[in-house]
Amino acid sequence: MPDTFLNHTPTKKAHTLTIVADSNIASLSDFFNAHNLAGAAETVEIITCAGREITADFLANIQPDVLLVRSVTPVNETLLADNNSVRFVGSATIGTDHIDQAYLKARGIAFANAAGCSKHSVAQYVLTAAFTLRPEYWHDAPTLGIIGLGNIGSTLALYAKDLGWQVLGYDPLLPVSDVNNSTLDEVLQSSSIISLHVPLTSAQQSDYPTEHLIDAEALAKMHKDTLLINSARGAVIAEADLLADIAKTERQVVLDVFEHEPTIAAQTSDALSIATMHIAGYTLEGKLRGTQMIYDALCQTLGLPIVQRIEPLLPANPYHWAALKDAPQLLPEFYDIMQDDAALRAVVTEGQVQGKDFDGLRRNYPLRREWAFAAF
Ligand SMILES: NC(=O)C1=CN([C@@H]2O[C@H](COP(=O)(O)OP(=O)(O)OC[C@H]3O[C@@H](n4cnc5c(N)ncnc54)[C@H](O)[C@@H]3O)[C@@H](O)[C@H]2O)C=CC1
Ligand SMILES: O=C(O)C(=O)[C@H](O)COP(=O)(O)O
Repeated sequence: MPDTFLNHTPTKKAHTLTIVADSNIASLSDFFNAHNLAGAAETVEIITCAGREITADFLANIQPDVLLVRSVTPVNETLLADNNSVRFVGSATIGTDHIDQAYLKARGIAFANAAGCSKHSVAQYVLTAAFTLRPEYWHDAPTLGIIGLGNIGSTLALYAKDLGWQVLGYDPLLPVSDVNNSTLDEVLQSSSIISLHVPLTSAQQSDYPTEHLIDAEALAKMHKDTLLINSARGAVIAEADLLADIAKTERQVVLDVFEHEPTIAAQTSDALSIATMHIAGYTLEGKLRGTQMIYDALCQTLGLPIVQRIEPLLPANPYHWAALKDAPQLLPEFYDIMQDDAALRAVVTEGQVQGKDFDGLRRNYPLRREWAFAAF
């Protein structure tokens, strides 16, 4: 166990590993506990709280060695400038736009996220939204445009190919392939469904920034009947431009993520065909894999064996992709996305979804099961 990892201070018991963690991390105590981390320190202390309550003052009081977060905790200089205890940050999420990785690297703080953990969950969310709005797609194969062909986009392409759909894919940071086969304009102009699977990046972060990638100009290139689905990050779409587009075209739009999250204006949710509370990745499998991946990374950092796996934590899974393809009428039993849509619309008060209510829906969300799938 590298001595440099534990931060010994006069007020802290020697050889104590202190962890601050977002209480929304699934099965936290099954992975992060004194037994599993015994080799790291005589005592393992785990303090949990809501992700939005993890502040610089909170950390100053606790002086943790390890910080485990999800997407709602910005980890940056504001959070850590006055902290000298944190040595490892784990985010049980795919997206890392809430993490200043360059700052962590400059501070010598190890970082790990959960790349790909919920790729099938999000792909299945997209298919559910499309089939719920357009069940004809079970027998009339559409052209699916995918913007971003990483873990989720490429997984969605596998499902689409399995369904016999045509895929138009655009990803300027990957080599041309049978799926990465189009320009952005071709995807925008020739797709009957467009699904966004890009990180949220600014012009300072990428040569191909995604912030407001879908703006008035991009929307004008889409046929008015093109279904647009965003389960990436809200700000990939310019929300004001989207509302103007919907008012003009009556486009069907599905949003799981919102530019001003966790607040959502009723004017926005009212304009959408499906609105859900950032839960596309919220399956038991997706969240457990997220926890597993940051646990594995911390064990590697601490030089510990990995002794906890997700398999013992997963009940039998009755949902199989092959069964759904054979009986599409079962879709609402696999995932009734309109229940999530109704739950979100039910908490609109005073002309908006309040942040605390958005967070409450996510904290109490009954995790779906990810549909089992034979290797594609
Ligand atoms: N709604 C939800 O519950 C969830 C949302 N997400 C979001 O989905 C995003 C994508 O997830 P993954 O596919 O796993 O990430 P990934 O990092 O595996 O793939 C992202 C892909 O986007 C591409 N890309 C970057 N800039 C682009 C641009 N301007 N145009 C087209 N492609 C571009 C990259 O080259 C990369 O291949 C995450 O960054 C996260 O923000 C992820 C999980 C759950
Ligand atoms: O993994 C990601 O990226 C996501 O968008 C997750 O769904 C974020 O979930 P929370 O961290 O906001 O619970």
